[in-house]
Amino acid sequence: MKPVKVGVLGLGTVGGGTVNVLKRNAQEISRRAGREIMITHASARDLTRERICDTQGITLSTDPYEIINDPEIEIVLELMGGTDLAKELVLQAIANGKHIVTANKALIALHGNEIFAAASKANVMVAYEAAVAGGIPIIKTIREGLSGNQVNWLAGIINGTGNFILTEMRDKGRDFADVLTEAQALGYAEADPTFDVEGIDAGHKLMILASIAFGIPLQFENVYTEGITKITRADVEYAGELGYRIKHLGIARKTANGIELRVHPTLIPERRLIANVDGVMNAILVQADAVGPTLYYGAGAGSEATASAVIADVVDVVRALALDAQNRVPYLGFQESEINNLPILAPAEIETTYYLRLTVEDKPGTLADITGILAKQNISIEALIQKEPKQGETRVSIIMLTQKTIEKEMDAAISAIENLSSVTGQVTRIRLETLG
Ligand SMILES: NC(=O)C1=CN([C@@H]2O[C@H](COP(=O)(O)OP(=O)(O)OC[C@H]3O[C@@H](n4cnc5c(N)ncnc54)[C@H](O)[C@@H]3O)[C@@H](O)[C@H]2O)C=CC1
Ligand SMILES: N[C@@H](CC=O)C(=O)O
Ligand code: NA
Repeated sequence: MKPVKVGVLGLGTVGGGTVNVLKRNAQEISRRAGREIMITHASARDLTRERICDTQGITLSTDPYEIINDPEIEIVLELMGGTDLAKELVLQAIANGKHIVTANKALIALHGNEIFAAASKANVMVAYEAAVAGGIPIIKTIREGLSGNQVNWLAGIINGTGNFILTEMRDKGRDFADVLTEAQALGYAEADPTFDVEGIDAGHKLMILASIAFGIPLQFENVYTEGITKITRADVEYAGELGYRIKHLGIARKTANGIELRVHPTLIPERRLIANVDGVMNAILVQADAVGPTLYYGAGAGSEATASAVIADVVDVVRALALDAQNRVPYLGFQESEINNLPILAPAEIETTYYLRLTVEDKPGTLADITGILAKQNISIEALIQKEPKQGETRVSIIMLTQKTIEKEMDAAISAIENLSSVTGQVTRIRLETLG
């Protein structure tokens, strides 16, 4: 059989890694796919830039349209990032009858519904394993490996950059900005790193996971996102004293009232395996009715780890070329006619427990005022630590863990507490999940 010709859009961290791994493992990969896979063309913005891969034998261009309009190319790898040009190119490539493999979670989370519809119409495949948790085969696992289950909830560390920052801050006491710079140099971070540290990237990935877990349309606008920029070393230490780790989690849960979709820093008991997932590693805990809890762990970012997922998708596409569209795995794991728009819970209705940290004047009555406000909102305290004032200071930190409460009750309590004259600055609030 003649080789499958592949064109690559974007030759950076992921594109370069894909070229390297495809070259190194060419024989093994074609033995698995049943055909030789050849990258014949690649496009990048600046052809003079030094590359991490050897581009010998690949025709390079600054014009991505040369690739998507080339009649010889069967599969296009979109490894550029961004949502405007990437969307335009992907839709045009689909219209030209090309199959797509992408690592672009923003593209799928924001425009996946439209892209999948266009691909169905054109009878081509769109694969996106690398878009969620890098090298971990989580899309394949949920869409195929868990297809006999009802997924109840999933919770994941799904941003490598954020987890790397939190780990280095905790273990080595390093500064946030300094670790972020290192994550960028290592190729982990997004082109705009605020996507990593403000929870947007994790939100994109969570949306994709929730869609394939519950059979709901992609709707990123309904994901609650909060980043890690407000986490201080003090919070990390106090959480440790209480037996918890702070992790940036994406959580999707089916409740009687709707689906929770939320990304935020979360206290997790340190005995949980997922609490011990450190550095750039990602992990996703999936609770499903038949199999129970399963945990998937691996590199969430990085050149070759992500290339591993890109190439697995290419192999899947090559294998499936022999099948008709009806016999392929559906884009979101559920048959297209079975995607249901279930209600998504508003953040104010979410029920969880909380870690609170406040700075207060060390004077009689302050604690009573605070606990009185919490009681008024039906919030019970599970644990409380009051730190001794440092020498020469009159202010102290109070750290509390609450029992389960509805977010809007907590919002009201926090505003009332912040209005007390004895309380300084804002109350730090971090949600807590036992994940049991
Ligand atoms: N770096 C990582 O560890 C991971 C990245 N991803 C995703 O993979 C995609 C690529 O990421 P990286 O390789 O890290 O980015 P990168 O910045 O290292 O490489 C991007 C490449 O695309 C080209 N490019 C970007 N915009 C272009 C434009 N407008 N016109 C022509 N060429 C353009 C650049 O010249 C460069 O060659 C993104 O969607 C990212 O979210 C997914 C999983 C892991
Ligand atoms: N910037 C992302 C890259 C992988 O998706 C991350 O840090 O996880
Ligand atoms: Na993956």
